[in-house]
Amino acid sequence: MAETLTGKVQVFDSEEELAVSLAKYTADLSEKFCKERDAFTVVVSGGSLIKSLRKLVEPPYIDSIDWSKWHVFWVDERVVPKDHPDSNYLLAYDAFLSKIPIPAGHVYAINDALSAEGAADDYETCLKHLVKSNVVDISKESGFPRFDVMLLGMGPDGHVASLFPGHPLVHEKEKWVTFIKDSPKPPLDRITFTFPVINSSANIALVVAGAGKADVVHQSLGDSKSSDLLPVQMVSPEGELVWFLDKAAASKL
Ligand SMILES: O=C(O)[C@H](O)[C@@H](O)[C@H](O)[C@H](O)COP(=O)(O)O
Repeated sequence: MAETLTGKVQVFDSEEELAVSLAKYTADLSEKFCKERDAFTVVVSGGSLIKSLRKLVEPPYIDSIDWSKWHVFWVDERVVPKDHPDSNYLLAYDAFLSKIPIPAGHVYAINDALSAEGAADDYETCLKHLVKSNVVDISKESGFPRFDVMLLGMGPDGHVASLFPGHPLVHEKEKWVTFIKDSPKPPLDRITFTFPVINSSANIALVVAGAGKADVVHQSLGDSKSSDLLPVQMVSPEGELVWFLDKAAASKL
């Protein structure tokens, strides 16, 4: 494992091996935080990340993890009904949440009856309640919520969450959750955590697989540094950052 300024970088021979390691990483953190805080706050993205979590819902982890202590959040969500094929909730429900004994009240989907702006405000209010009740930790350094782990994918343009290159939202400094109505990746309307929240995390895994991401992985981690930072290069948590790459995504490093 290489350790750089941009975190630990792990490269796996295949996406299958990446998925095995990602399951162990998540299960180990679950054990640690359940012991320390009696809760484990997990933030997921949409996209291919969800498929890469498949080993968590297989033995041994399906039986060994204390799912009753899990609290699941979305780093970004498309503003569509929860049963719409574009919904990140539906993606995670079908592949993951429907297979684990997590209390329904610990799954924090957006309110899909609201506009993008309303849904972002509503999600932020929900997070504020959870901070008050100590389910979600708060960062003493930043004053923003500090999630135990964020499991994030990255787009081929270097976006993370719904924070896209060149979009003003990447510079949001006050809000916890905000909205976008002109997302370059469809659908247009989304809500997203902001960088202050992302970067207050105790742990972040950036999970990137496939040759289609090799150029942007090279741009993010390789020697060539352009002056305009990609959103993925702005991921810099208070805690630990670990990259999970397969060989194809790392092929240009
Ligand atoms: O709702 C979304 O679109 C996602 O949360 C988004 O941030 C995703 O993680 C990246 O676009 C990577 O997606 P892929 O892994 O499918 O390329």
